[in-house]
Amino acid sequence: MNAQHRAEPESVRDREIRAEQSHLDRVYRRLEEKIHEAEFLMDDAAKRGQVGTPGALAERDAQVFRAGIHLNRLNSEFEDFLFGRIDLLEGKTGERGPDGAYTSVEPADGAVREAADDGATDDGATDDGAAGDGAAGGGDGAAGTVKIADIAETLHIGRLGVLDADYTPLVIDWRAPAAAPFYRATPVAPGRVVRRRVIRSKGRRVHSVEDDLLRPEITARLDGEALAVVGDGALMAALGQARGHTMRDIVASIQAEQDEVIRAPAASVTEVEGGPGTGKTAVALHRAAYLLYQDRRRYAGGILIVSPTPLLVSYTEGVLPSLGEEGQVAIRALGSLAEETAGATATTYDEQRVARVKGSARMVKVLRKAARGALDLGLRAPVPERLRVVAFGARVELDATELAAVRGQVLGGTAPVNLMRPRARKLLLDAVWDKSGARRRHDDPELAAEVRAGFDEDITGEDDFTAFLDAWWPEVTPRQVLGAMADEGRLARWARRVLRPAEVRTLARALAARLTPLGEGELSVHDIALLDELRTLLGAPARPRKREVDPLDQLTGLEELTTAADRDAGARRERAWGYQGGGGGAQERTEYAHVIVDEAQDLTPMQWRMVARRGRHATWTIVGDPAQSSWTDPDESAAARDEALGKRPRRRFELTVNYRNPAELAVLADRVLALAMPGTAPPRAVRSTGVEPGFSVAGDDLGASVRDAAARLLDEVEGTVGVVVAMARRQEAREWLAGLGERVVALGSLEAKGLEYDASLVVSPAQIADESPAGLRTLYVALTRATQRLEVLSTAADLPDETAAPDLLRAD
Ligand SMILES: Nc1ncnc2c1ncn2[C@@H]1O[C@H](COP(=O)(O)OP(=O)(O)OP(=O)(O)O)[C@@H](O)[C@H]1O
Repeated sequence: MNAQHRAEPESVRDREIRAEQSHLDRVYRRLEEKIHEAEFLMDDAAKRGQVGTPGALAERDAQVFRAGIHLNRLNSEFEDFLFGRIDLLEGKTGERGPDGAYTSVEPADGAVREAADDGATDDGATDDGAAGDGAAGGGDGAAGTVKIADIAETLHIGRLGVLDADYTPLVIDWRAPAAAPFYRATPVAPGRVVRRRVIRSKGRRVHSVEDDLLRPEITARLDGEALAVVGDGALMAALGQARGHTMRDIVASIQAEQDEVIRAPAASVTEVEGGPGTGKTAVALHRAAYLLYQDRRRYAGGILIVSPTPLLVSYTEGVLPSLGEEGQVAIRALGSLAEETAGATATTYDEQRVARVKGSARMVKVLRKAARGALDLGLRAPVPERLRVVAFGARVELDATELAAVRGQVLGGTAPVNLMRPRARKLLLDAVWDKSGARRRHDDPELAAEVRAGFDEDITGEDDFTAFLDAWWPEVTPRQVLGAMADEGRLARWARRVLRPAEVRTLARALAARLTPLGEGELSVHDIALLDELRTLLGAPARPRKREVDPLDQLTGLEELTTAADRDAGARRERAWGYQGGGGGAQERTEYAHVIVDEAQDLTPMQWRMVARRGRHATWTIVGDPAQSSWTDPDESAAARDEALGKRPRRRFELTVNYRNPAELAVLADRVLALAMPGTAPPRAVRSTGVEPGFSVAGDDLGASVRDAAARLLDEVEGTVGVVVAMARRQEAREWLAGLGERVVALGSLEAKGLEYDASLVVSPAQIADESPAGLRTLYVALTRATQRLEVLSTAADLPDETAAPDLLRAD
């Protein structure tokens, strides 16, 4: 920007804020008009009673009602309903899209002109030296000439679209095609965008504006005045803000490479890789909102986001409501994906060596045997050794060998075990029929069939037979099978040639430590995938299917309002069904139209199978970072992922910029990355704070040292502090921090996944790294959580040098 174009800072900034305020006022006036229209319609409908069909009137009432709710939300919930603006050059074609905006991306040939620089190209704005504020233009063209252009179109971008009475767009929905240049334009490829502005408002009041100038070489004019430029850009302002315990949406500052992922076509599989802090989780959430906008009919209520931990679920679940999509997306932790079967959400973690066995794809074979073997265990009642019935006045008996033959015949089928019960009943009756000699007595097939029908009725009518069947082919539950696997000898039989003896022992002991022989007790996160597999092997109880309602089928004249109002209706409906993220209701949906997997690198093979069952006909978005994987056998996991996705084509994206960690902290993490995944390129950190990470060595009382260090960090930052310890220490750590307040939390290293804090304290890197074969990758996660400050506390095991830097993090 040219110095001589600078304006008096207050006046430029204030003038621009005033201009945006008047636009926002206009938007709210328009919304109020719509609500008055809605109220009038409601009144009118009530007065006129029988005009139109009753159904149409009821529908109109419903829409009017929804419009009312919508305005309430606009007033109360959205902090920055209107958050962006782009000023555009004239486009190549004169075509307009459905939202009233011109569609062309490239400027018209004559949009930028060359003119003699006679000093009259600016409005006499004066240079006052204020950083960042001023007017655009005055380029670096040849001496004596400047490039000038007129702004042909100004678009305001917001959370929802609003059209004026004459159908000119007052606000464009951030997901509409016309809003894409707001996110995509860069100084290298600006397209038609001259200035991008982020507007910050609260309620109905505009507080500030931040501009990025994308074509600084042009002297641009808007309504005959030089285009003003305020601030140093919105991204840095957003990144520097203190963090709370919940994630914010990034709708005002989505970057171009992120936007490409968000707007990628829904079809098949979209895979996104990127290092820590590159916005993978943010992008995944915004993509869900985008898909809903694109195809509400298909996706309303039908998007599942799978998250590794309940902590990450509660951290992220506010983002979609802030984007106006409350209740349309189910966000579930891996431990609560099978709530119906498990009866609860699992939050307990197994030791790594136990998790490795439970998560392995080899468990499928073990579970298959266990599901069938459990029939023989007499879980509810002893398994009868003989069947005695009275047929044609005589006693008929099947002995143990004959019963075993029937059982073998039934199990020859592939149906789930519980669903084989009717077949078991049928083959038992066949066996009794044969044994009774009746088959030989009736040559005439028609007569034989009739006699047989009567025979079946007689036998199955006997209480004894029903009692026998209940005991001999009991309905087995997934929990019972899991409980049965806690017996080491039995498990060894079921796992023969699949698990090693040491693995059998590890698994049996871990199960026995928590579960009764009937499977009652607390489940671990990894047990959930086993239960889900068992439910498939045993057979799921029949459930009613949900009928989808498409809100957009009901549109009439309230087009730009009903979209969000319908979301409200949808949210209420979803709540009634118990779909709302995090919690979970009895009517859990089991198949989704789109499945988004966050932190995909961490799914075990068994978890991939569990997730795949929920997206058999779905399209997918998968985000992750192999360098942060805590799973020990990446190849096995990759194979399970390939199996889950089948032959669907894959579209791959990479995110390369780290928006979370300042460069000073990223350098340290990159050293661990080089050890954990040699050759992997780290993401580029965009910020620098000038504050280096701190190192210290714990005294004899580790707890006191942790507490002191955490207290220091609490003084240094405004927002949150995360203290990351090895999993084995997480309970202790909570006690160490007791009483320090809500801004600080203690986390086991695996729980830190995806979260972020203003400051983080990493306790004993060596202990974290030694906890599992994937420990270095887990340490990499721990070191990449902070947005401002990072402190590393070493113990003797860390071999700290004289600067207190632990061996693992030294530069050499
Ligand atoms: N375009 C953006 N504008 C503003 N903030 C952003 C942007 N992109 C990412 N961020 C912020 O950067 C931080 C990291 O984002 P996010 O948690 O989505 O990264 P991630 O790739 O999922 O990280 P990890 O791999 O560590 O889980 C968040 O605070 C997010 O809001």
